[in-house]
Amino acid sequence: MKIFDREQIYQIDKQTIQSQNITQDELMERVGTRLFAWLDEQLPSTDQKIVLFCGVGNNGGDGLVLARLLLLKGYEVTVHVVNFGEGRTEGFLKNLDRLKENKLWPNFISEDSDFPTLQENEIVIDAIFGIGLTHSLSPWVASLVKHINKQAAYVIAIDVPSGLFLDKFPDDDEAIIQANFTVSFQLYKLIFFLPQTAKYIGGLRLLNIGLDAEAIHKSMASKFLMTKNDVLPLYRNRAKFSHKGSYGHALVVGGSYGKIGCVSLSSKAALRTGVGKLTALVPSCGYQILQTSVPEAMLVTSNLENELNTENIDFIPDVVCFGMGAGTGENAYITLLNLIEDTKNPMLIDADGINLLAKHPGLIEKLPEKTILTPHPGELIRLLGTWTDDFDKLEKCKTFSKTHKVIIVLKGAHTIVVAEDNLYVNTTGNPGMATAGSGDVLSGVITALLAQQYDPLMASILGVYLHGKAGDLVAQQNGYEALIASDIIAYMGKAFISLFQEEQKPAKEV
Ligand SMILES: NC(=O)C1=CN([C@@H]2O[C@H](COP(=O)(O)OP(=O)(O)OC[C@H]3O[C@@H](n4cnc5c(N)ncnc54)[C@H](O)[C@@H]3O)[C@@H](O)[C@H]2O)[C@@H](O)CC1
Ligand SMILES: [K+]
Repeated sequence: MKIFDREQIYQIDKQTIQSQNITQDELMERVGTRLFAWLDEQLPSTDQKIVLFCGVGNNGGDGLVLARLLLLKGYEVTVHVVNFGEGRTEGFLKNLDRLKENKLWPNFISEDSDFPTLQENEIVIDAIFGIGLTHSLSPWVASLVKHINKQAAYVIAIDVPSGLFLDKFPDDDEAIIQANFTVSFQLYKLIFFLPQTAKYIGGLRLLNIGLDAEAIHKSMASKFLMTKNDVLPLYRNRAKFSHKGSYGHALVVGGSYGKIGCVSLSSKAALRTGVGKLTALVPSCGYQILQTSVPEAMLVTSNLENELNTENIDFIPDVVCFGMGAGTGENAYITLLNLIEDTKNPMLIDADGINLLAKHPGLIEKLPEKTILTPHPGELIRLLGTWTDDFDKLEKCKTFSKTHKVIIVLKGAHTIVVAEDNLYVNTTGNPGMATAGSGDVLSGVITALLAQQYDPLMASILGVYLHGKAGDLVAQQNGYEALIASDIIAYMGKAFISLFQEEQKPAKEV
């Protein structure tokens, strides 16, 4: 599913108006009507008090249509116009008149006005700014936003919480409406998924507003939300007359004294994701642990007790996964260097492997093209340096990906796969997966897909999706707290099967 930028959304709105031969006013009426239908359905009775804060642009216009329809249905409605500028849109003005025709006189708030106190039992609708916000809120509007945030009332933001930009994070992180719920229109926005901005969204609902399908189809995107429908076509069938040699031989390299379990987790995860053959390389101290914990794996040990080297490797693997628990000492470095020099196929580099790349940047130049890096935020900082906000972080990842021809799997609540200029935002996973070993499992999953000759980008996207889905299926059974990394491995099979199962549809669709 495509994620669009502001200009693209405006363009799609415009093309919808043209192709459906409607006016901007009619589109706004349609938007307001869908908003009303949705809200009306959520509320038990028309006794509910609803307080709307409407800006003077089209987001405010949407709010005014909603206010009128709520009023006509018998809700107790108060409207505050946040009079932040001169540029009142036609949509705002027309709907202001219609509201007045229905005998509702809004209260105009401007710089010197008192802000209204809100009651706990009121619902606040934030229609101050939508996607049109381009610069910081003026001081009094920022104060109003902070005032609303301090109140106990439940806040529903229209389209986006006011104060959030679509492409940068505001300087003042308190001058953003903290919504309990956001109702947006048909198209996902990147801010719904970034750690820094998503916390202002609350619950999320997208309403279908009948935008022109062809305009959406034709509009080029560089950001994608990866739902089940998007990843399903990536899956490749296993052939009836195949054998283990058909599904690749992966080499998982890592571990040190006290950190052998991570290699065991990656190896098991790879086996549960369909790799044909798997060999683990660990320091000698890991011999018994690996052989006992993963009998399906073959094992090569280094000839050092507690550290890695490649002395005993006597085969050419199809794919190498390096990093978990490997340490960042000289032996780990030489091991990684040797592996990179002996490998032509894309690799997967995780954890200490990424720390080693940061420590020895010369290694980065040697990486096979389309190698996959799976950093968590701390490792990413070591690799890229710091960033100013989540948008800057993504720009830095894109630049790194383009410069070094690698894929970055940016792990988080919504893991994002960065491939040159494109971003693929994952939709599965849950907070229960914030647990030791979860990342090792992901490395194993993606490695297994690489070994099965999935293209590295497809392996990353599908791997991230399946890993998150397995975690979701565990959480459905066991909750978040009890979830451990081994559970994710155990549910990989169910995650694959779920790709082919019908999704349960919500009872009602507005
Ligand atoms: N274009 C359309 O046909 C549709 C627009 N819709 C609504 O329209 C919204 C976008 O409307 P607008 O483009 O009018 O923008 P907004 O209503 O988000 O903002 C209003 C205007 O404020 C100005 N502005 C930006 N930053 C400011 C600041 N810090 N202080 C003061 N003024 C500032 C900008 O000129 C902006 O256009 C969407 O979020 C959505 O709610 C929907 O009705 C769907 C259809
Ligand atoms: K808003």
